[in-house]
Amino acid sequence: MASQASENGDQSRITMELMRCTNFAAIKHKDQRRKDKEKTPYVNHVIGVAHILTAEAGVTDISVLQAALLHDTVEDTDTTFEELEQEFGEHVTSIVREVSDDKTLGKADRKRQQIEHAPHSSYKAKLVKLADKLYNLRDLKRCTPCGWTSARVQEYFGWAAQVVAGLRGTNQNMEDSLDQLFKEFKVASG
Ligand SMILES: Nc1nc2c(ncn2[C@@H]2O[C@H](COP(=O)(O)OP(=O)(O)O)[C@@H](OP(=O)(O)OP(=O)(O)O)[C@H]2O)c(=O)[nH]1
Repeated sequence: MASQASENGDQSRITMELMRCTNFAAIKHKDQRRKDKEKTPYVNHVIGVAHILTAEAGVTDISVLQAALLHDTVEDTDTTFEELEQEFGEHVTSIVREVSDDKTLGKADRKRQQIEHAPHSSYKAKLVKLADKLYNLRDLKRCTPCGWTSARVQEYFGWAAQVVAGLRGTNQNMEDSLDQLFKEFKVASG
């Protein structure tokens, strides 16, 4: 009886935390759109990344799902790491920190850093990165962002394959899905 009550309490706490993160991300990304011609709300991306983790990767660790929901808030909005720490704690923030690009760097350096940092990331950060890449590559397959040439799409695939090479051995389902996409787009998957 007591253990059932505590299990129900844990479930409620997890549900509330996930909804708090989803709501925070929706507010922070409210003015941001994806680059597709329908201008899809950007928050679809972060919810989609969390959904890949639960539905395809079998992830139930709440800190990973929270980090997935929050993963672009600092990189793409006015959110600071200090704010995330206050709202969601040091652990979730540390995962978001690991998966955030340093926007003070130029694009080429940011892209190079992702390749270099991938193998040294924590297990939880690797899970979020794999889901992020899987979502973005599927989105590229679904439709080409406004202004992108097919060469740019191909270049993104080639770069993503190099990042994924440093994330391998983390989650077989996501890696298999990524390999399928690399095969379709004729990219060496490393
Ligand atoms: N496929 C796709 N991507 C879109 C779309 N709208 C926005 N993006 C974002 O664009 C980024 C990739 O575009 P790039 O030109 O390579 O990078 P940049 O935006 O940083 O300049 C990704 O963000 P990122 O955080 O830099 O992710 P990542 O490149 O580090 O994986 C992705 O989430 C869309 O409609 N389709």
